[in-house]
Amino acid sequence: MSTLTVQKEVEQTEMMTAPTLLKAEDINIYYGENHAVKNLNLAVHRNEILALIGPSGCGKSTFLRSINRMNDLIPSARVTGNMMYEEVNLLSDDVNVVALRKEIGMVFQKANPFPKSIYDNLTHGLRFHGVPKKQWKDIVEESLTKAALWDEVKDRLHDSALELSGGQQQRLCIARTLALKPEVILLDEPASALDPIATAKVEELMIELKKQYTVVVVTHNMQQASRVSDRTAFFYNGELIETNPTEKLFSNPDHKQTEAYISGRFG
Ligand SMILES: Nc1ncnc2c1ncn2[C@@H]1O[C@H](COP(=O)(O)OP(=O)(O)OP(=O)(O)O)[C@@H](O)[C@H]1O
Repeated sequence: MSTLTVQKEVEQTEMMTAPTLLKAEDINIYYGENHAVKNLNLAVHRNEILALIGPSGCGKSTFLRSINRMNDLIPSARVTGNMMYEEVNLLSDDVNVVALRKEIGMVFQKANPFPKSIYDNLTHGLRFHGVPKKQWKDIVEESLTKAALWDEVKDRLHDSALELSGGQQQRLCIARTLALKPEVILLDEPASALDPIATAKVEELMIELKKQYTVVVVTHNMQQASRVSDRTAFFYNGELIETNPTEKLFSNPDHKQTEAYISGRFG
């Protein structure tokens, strides 16, 4: 954690026992006058898959991006509140944002491999973060294996990543994130551009990743949320309406709005 902040010290024992890894406290996010996320309080538990669902424009991606400060890149965006990651408020000025995005990695809706070889896609971040070159080969194999892509690409590591299929490219992007050894992986509709077979692979991968990482995934696909996630948070109109174990949220939600959404009555 010392890489994330120059001020705060983390109590290791608490870290190991606390089920809550990340806690959004009174998060408000604005784009200029548009109040996109309103008074949001949400805990993310260690080693869970938390799905964020809700109608288009309800603030899911905006919230997801605030976790690793991707909204900093949007000039009109303003975030208030605390994003507590163990003992550190990720929104504070003294957080090292580069280290933060290594620890809390993100994969986007549209696979975005660099126009380089498969190998170079993975080593790009390692070079940037100063990982010694002699470790690269092992990290490349390990990350591609974890992303369930190794067998498909091991004989073509020096081919262009752009020659991979869409589903393979998305798993490459996940591998690229894993290469940096994150704690948390943020996935923004990672399978929405994929066919059912590639989607199933990404879903299997998510469940596999949970053993080692904490995953927060935005999805429009309610079947996907119910297949992969442990808990689901339902957003509506910038507000978090409810968070519950996935099975409960889809069978017996606490709120009428959730019920209406999951039964297809709006959104
Ligand atoms: N880069 C941006 N600049 C300005 N406004 C934005 C930006 N991104 C999102 N918004 C606005 O913030 C609100 C929430 O959008 P967001 O993309 O977070 O919703 P979402 O629930 O993820 O939607 P979708 O499911 O369609 O991706 C919307 O009103 C949207 O227009």
